[in-house]
Amino acid sequence: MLAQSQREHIDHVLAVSQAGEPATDPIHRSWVRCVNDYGLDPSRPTRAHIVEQARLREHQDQIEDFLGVARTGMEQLYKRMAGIGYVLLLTDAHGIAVDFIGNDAWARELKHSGLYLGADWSETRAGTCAVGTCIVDKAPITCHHTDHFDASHITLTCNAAPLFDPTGGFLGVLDVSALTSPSPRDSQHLALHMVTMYAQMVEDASFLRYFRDRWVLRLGSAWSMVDVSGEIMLAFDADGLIVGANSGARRALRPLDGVTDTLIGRPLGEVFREGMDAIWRIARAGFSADRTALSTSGGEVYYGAVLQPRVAPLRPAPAVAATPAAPALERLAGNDPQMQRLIAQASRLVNRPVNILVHGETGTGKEVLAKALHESSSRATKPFVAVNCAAIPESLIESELFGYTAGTFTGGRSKGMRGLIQQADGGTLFLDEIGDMPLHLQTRLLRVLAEREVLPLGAEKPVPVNLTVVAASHRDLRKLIAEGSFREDLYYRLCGAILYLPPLRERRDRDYLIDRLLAAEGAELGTSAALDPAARGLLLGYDWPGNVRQLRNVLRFALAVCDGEHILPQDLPAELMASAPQAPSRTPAIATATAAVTAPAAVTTPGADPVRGELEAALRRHHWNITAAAAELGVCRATIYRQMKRHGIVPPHLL
Ligand SMILES: Nc1ncnc2c1ncn2[C@@H]1O[C@H](COP(=O)(O)OP(=O)(O)OP(=O)(O)O)[C@@H](O)[C@H]1O
Repeated sequence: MLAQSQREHIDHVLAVSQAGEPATDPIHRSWVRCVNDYGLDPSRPTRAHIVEQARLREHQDQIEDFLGVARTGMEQLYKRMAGIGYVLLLTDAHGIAVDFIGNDAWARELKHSGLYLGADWSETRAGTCAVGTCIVDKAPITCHHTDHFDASHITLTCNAAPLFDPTGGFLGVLDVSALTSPSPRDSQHLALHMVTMYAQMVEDASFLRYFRDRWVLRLGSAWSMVDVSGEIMLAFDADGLIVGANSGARRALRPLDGVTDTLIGRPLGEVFREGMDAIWRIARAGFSADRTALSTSGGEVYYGAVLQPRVAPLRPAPAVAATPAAPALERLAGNDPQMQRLIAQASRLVNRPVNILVHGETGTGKEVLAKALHESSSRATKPFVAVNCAAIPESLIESELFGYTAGTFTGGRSKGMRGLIQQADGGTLFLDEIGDMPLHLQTRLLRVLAEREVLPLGAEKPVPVNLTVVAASHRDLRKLIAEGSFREDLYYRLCGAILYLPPLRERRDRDYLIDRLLAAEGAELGTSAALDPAARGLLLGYDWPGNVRQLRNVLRFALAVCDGEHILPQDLPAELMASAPQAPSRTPAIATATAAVTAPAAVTTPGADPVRGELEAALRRHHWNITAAAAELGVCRATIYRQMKRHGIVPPHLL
């Protein structure tokens, strides 16, 4: 027996769908489809259809890799929505609910209404509904009360957002629904926003996992937010070709040229005016350390951060077993007493079953040292897995590190995933920024170190692992222990040995490092240039707050702006020269060099020259985006570069 409200709804649906006018509203368009294309009859309400267990399993199997990732996001979303009466559905591309989180207390009502595992919410079967219509339109949608086609659903409110796989294929729908809700449609505004946001998060988590062995450029319009929410993500290979683009990237960066609508396979450097060099510079500068802005041909400006491939490529096995004079370690330094001591210590630790803690200021080469330890060891052919604890979102770090087992998610459907700890089995796990690891995970990590076994999420039995852990921090872990944010017992487990990397300003092998890095950068840029003695003097006399990383950036910049044969003092950042007169003459060589470089053009006093002032102001206004500054000043980019060089102006990210 139909209620009055249902009868009125049926009349309204019939009137709209038979009006013969083209419907613009997505809900009305769907009503027309239901009647005309699928032959559904609104006057015959149909109960929700739940598919059989065996069929449900088939649907789950199709996307089982995705279910685990999605589940993590669903659980977080549920925590936020459960209190206000919502349940969550994850459907596949056919509209079958392959995962579900709801309140067991209402299980009967939920099942009856189709808000349940196995429900079929395809438009062809259920009529207009959030899931089914979202599948057709591939866009977020609210289907509130009488928006539903079928009169048996008009008490429900549902909000759905589409999910795409890492290569852009349509995967399914994330949906939040409630059995009852206030009548104004506006009441669903926040729910729609939440489900859209979490769909994006789930997609992005799946993207990062899928492309874990690739470089990933994350872009956002706010520099300070890029680390936590890169709206746009592009995965690329070592040749700079795009291999993956998330939904944000597909929306924002297309069409590129009107010829092709796909980003995949295109050189990443072509997408941004600044080219590939700028992106490698961001990658080298480390996570969010670089403020280089990237601009598209459409004039959009973004800030970027580059995630490195998580698993370093395997190196060929060394021809001879590691010896105390391990070459990879030896190459780290020249004739510096502190570094020589460190290398001797490190060589003794190679192949010893101790965990190592590396301390050093940012950019001193902590990861480089960890890799060298690995490559010098008998584990060199096994994986070296680097994890930046500060870079992985807290919500993902547990499953990323520890993995999860088959059956953890959705009634045992997932195949499970080996976490990074297991992936490092037999090799080295490098835990960078260990001071940023959440406390509860420190406890779990302690168990791994103490028992040499890992317990994946959902597992009953731990899995044995054999690995060496090298942890690093530029923060004072003892201070963190005193503040209560770092476990003392974990600290002692990690520091089987502590290696202190000296800051570059204290190293006496700067000469050696300059030559090595110049050769390496030159090889990468396909160029070579000799370092003028005066320029070398400036490099030797500088304080290097950014350590080896900064030195590397400065050399790269110099190689790019020099005449191709010689690097002269004026090819170096102004700051190096500005510091020269005050720099104490550490060695006679530096004093000579300093005296030799009163290069007038390059040592101009900031502000004294109106051209320099105008140029610098324009660059600052455009956050050091050369293209934008060139456009404002009405000159070409090459002119800007020439003027910067002439006036010794260097972007802050290269300092
Ligand atoms: N001994 C070295 N030889 C050549 N390059 C080095 C050396 N040490 C550091 N580098 C370079 O300096 C940069 C920073 O190195 P690395 O990332 O290891 O430093 P870090 O101290 O771990 O940095 P962070 O504090 O950001 O974690 C990299 O580009 C690396 O290649």
